Amino acid sequence: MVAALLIIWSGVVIFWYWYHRRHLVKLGSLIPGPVGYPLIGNGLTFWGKPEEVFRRLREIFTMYTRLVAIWLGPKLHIALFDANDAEVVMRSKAVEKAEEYKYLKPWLGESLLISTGSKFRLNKKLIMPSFHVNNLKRFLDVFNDHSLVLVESLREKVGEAEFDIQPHLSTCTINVLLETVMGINKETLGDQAPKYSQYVQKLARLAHMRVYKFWLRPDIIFRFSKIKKEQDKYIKIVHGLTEKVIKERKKRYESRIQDDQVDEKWTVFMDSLLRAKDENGVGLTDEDIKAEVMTMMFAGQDTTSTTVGFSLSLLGIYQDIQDKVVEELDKVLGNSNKPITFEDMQNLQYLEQVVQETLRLYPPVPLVAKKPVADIQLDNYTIPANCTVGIMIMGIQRDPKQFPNPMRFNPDNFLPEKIKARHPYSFIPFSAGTRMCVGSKYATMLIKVILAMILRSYRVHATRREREFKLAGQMVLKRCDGFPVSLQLKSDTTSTSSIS
Ligand code: HEM
Repeated sequence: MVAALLIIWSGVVIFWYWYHRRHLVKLGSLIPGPVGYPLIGNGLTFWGKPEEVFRRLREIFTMYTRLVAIWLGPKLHIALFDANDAEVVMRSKAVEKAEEYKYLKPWLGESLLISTGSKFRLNKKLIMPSFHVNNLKRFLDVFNDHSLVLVESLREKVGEAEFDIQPHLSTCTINVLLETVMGINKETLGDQAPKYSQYVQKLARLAHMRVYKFWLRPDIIFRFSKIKKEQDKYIKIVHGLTEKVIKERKKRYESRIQDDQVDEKWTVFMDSLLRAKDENGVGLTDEDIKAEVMTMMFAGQDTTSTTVGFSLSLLGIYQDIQDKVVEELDKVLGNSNKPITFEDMQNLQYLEQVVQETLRLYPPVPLVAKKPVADIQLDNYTIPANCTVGIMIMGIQRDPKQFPNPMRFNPDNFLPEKIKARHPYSFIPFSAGTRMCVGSKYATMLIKVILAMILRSYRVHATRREREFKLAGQMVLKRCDGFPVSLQLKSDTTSTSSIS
């Protein structure tokens, strides 16, 4: 009797499962993609080290130029490589953030990056003013100061063989973020700063692992895994530190309100968040502020430092392009060591093109993931509701239809007339639409200041060509081989060139 009931119950569950998925399976099977195995689908593709997974995925992606369906166990993922299709999906009202973002929740809470619906809309409205350009201008002093420290720290490397510049860049960006987001400087945090940065990177790696080790996706399995234990350990440290800073900052903020001393100049992101109120006087809770602060620390760190790393590697290879950057720097900044002003930034147009071209070829966020809540019609295909759609930023930005000779590093791709002639979704390193990166201006300014400060002092060389870059796509696109460069003092290069 029990056996019969079990069989019937199993039959009902299987029927229910098949019935609810039949639409998704049918539409998914009409989209081209590699053949998978029963139960695991194309899961084996995701087996191994991140750089191997990335290489395998890139091999698959080169075979399907417009879109490809990949099954990770029972879950359908559709990768899009076409700017038109990306626009249709990203502008659709029937699209939410993909479910995979929820794996970041224990760490980042209900922050902008993860939340949806009214929570997202309210928080975005309260947070956006902090990223206004007038606010960002005030951060230029911090950008300059930390870039100068970076330039000094690199002095000992001058004349040496190639070294990995990434740790130096990471220290610089984490210190800038700690100061501009939380208002704490290196002295306050002591040796905790590099550790904080390491914990953030570890948490990002663990969350990413849970995405592609698909068997860890169900909470019931994840709860007992080693990854969960490790995650809890780092979350405790990062949350603890952030909570402590919020408490102190809030106390200071409230006492300044009492003394009527809250002036605009004093603002770091955390202060803007403490101050933010909607028209009914409702502000962000401490939990909201913690979530947003941790998100900025995560979203801003590796993205900016790897962009600087890729730019330096490329300029190290293409000396003629470096010459043009240096020429512009000399013209705009002269021979002085003065800090870079907002006006200077506006005049460093070629440097901006170099940054954009770097972001095109090596976008730090190589894809963003969406979940359609209803079917979305592309011209020949239908994207079924409830799958995960990957907008493949890196693939889209290397599309030869949009960028002739797409693998060539060519900052002239960003001359105004070239930009005008292209599809608006052909260059989307900061995503697009309502979920576009709030930190794009901040990031561009910071990257430009760091690059300008380095290139004002040093000539950069790099021997490893692009085909030798060992790319790995975790949460952020990385080079497993680091960013090896060698440096020569600019004064030495001037005398060398005048001798020759
Ligand atoms: C080169 C540097 C950066 C790049 C390429 C970049 C790229 C992106 C991308 C592609 C997204 C969309 C993510 C998604 O939908 O999954 C995003 C979102 C976000 N980024 Fe950035 N980012 C950068 C720097 C920063 C910085 C410096 C900050 C803050 C200080 C920041 C804060 C955020 C936040 C809060 C979101 C969520 C926005 C929302 O959903 O409304 N980012 N970023």
